[in-house]
Formats: sequence, C-alpha cells, structure tokens
Amino acid sequence: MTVTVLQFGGSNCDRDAVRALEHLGIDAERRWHADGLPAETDGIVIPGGFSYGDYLRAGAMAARAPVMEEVRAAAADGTPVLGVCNGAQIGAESGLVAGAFTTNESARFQCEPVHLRVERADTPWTAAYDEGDVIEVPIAHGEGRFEIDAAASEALEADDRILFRYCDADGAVTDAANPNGSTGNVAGILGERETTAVLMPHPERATLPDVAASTDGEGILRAFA
Ligand SMILES: NC(=O)CC[C@H](N)C(=O)O
Repeated sequence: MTVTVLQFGGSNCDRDAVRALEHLGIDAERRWHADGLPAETDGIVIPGGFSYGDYLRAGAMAARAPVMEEVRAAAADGTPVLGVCNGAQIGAESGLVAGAFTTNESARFQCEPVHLRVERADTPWTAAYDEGDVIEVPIAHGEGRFEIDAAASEALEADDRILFRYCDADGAVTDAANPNGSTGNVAGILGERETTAVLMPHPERATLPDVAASTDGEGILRAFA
C-alpha cells in the first residue's frame, strides 16, 4: 500500500502528510504534480498549503493542472482520495466534490484547534469513530468557508455526504462553534464515491503524538491502511 501525496508549487503540508501516514505504518511518497500519478497508487492525498499563492481563488490554479484529470479518473475508479485544506479547495475547484471554499467570515487567516462532530461513521474516513463522536483537529486557513447553492446543499444533505461539522466540545452544532461561517457548519464532505473526501481541518497535524496536542485525526488517515 503506497499513498501518493501530490505536490504543487506552494504546497506546504506534503511532508507532514507523509510523516503522519508513515507514523501509522502506511507507505507514502511525495510526487511532483507534473510527473503525473505513478502507474500504480493505492491512495492519493492532496495536501494543504498555498498552491500558486492562492491567486485567483485558493486551489483554482492547481485544480487545472493535468494531474487532476488523473486524480478524477482514479477517484471515479474508487482509489481513496483525500483533500486536506488547500487540497479541499483544489478538490472543490476541480469538481471532485460539490460546493466551494471561500474567504472566512472573519476575513482573517485562522489557525486554531476546532471540534468536529462525526456525522457518519460508515465511511473509510470515519470507520475509527462512532457517529456523533467529537474530535479535536486544528484548522489553518483564510479561505475555509464552505459555500454551496441551496439545491446542491439539499442534495448533499439528502445523499448524506457530510462527514464532519464544526461543533462545540459537547457536539452541539452552533453558530458560535462555526469558525469561518461555513454553510451548515460543514467542515468535510464526501465526493461522488465514499472513497473521495475533502476537509478543511488538518488530520495530519493531529496524528503525531510528539508534536500534536490531539491525535484525534489519525482515524481519518487510517482510511489508507
Ligand atoms: N493550510 C492550508 O492549506 C491553507 C489553505 C489556504 N491557502 C487558505 O489559506 O485558505
């Protein structure tokens, strides 16, 4: 099992993702986007960062890299694909998932631990948790506010594609617990297949016990085990 961690100009969480995966006993290697996907890969991480300086919109330029065509095809074939933070933005911009991520309500970059409520526990990304569990994982973004039009939002809810919502420490999904003004407090969603997911919080920053305040994120990365 080898996971490919894509690297674009301005990615900066690719090494962290590799280290967190390796800590869990999962082989992972960084791959420059222009080299395309390896002939065989057991999973793909689109990591966080500031690809192309967040110009135009965060993720908009990386989403147009030719490798994303390969990622879409792999996702359609059921290869596990996880977009984290800038990777979530690239995922939305490239059509891997519905909706968009835009400027935080605060108009500021926010770097802080948040609580997430696990909305579904029957996906590869959440099999380590129970539905309703509250986990602590950090966010670090300026453009993390999830936006979606009403019809697509209804479809997302009806199809049960919401993985995580921002909540308080007791699991209450409230405006006060919404760090960036995301529609429906949405922090993470599934794509067309349950093997595709994106989320704004950083599970790779909540995995290594030596450097992380919480290791609650490791369950998400265990999807690749
Ligand atoms: N940590 C990240 O991936 C940052 C995401 C993005 N560049 C933003 O600020 O919204």
